[in-house]
Amino acid sequence: MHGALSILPLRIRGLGLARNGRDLLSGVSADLLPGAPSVILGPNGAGKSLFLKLCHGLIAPTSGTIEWSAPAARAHAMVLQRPVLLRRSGRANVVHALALQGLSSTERANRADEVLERFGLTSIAARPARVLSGGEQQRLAIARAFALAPQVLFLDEPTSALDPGATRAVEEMIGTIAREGTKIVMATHDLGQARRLAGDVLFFHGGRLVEQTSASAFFGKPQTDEAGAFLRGDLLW
Ligand SMILES: Nc1ncnc2c1ncn2[C@@H]1O[C@H](COP(=O)(O)OP(=O)(O)OP(=O)(O)O)[C@@H](O)[C@H]1O
Repeated sequence: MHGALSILPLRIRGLGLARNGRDLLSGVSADLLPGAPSVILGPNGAGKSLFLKLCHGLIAPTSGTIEWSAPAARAHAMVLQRPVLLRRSGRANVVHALALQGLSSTERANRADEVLERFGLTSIAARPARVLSGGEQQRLAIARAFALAPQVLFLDEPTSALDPGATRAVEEMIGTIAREGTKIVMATHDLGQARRLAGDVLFFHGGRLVEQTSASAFFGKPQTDEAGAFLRGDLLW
């Protein structure tokens, strides 16, 4: 699917972000490798969203480095926790994103239709995106990002506001995208979801990366007291 050089691994070293004299993230070093989804876990305020935004380049770090293995412009995409959809139809949202990538109008139309059909979104394609349900909006936003054929897709709590049925639909979509070779890096509060999807886990607490390990090791035998407390529901902040 991806003819270009692989942009992975992503090497993150000593990453820090300070605002108003406060360290929001500090000393984060990690490698993101190809393979099953990397899931970012941690309590509220741990720095999960900031980490994703730094990796995607939406904000610049105060310290440290983020190095892709190959030129990565346009090779990674991100869906925000509350996706921003344009005031036009679902299909037009996808077509617009493809236009920004320079595809011809025929290519845009074909790719948009293919992706919408692929994810069972044809029935909502003609409806105004902004009046779709939360679950439909989230699926549309993920489809729009996927249409750009990213090598890496960052997702920030994609199911945080969704009911169980919509959550399942989004998870199925994520599973399909991952199996097709796009690396998913996602934050979630849903531990069941993390167990279902994660290849490895990055556990954040207080702006620090406390553990990065395989999902089976993390859920089977967390290495730190903080991760253990988090999994028991005892770590609030
Ligand atoms: N632009 C900003 N300026 C100052 N502080 C910020 C800014 N953005 C985030 N923060 C703070 O940084 C910390 C980490 O925020 P972040 O959104 O990454 O947490 P999170 O782990 O995603 O939390 P949640 O699970 O609640 O979404 C929080 O204390 C937040 O208030």
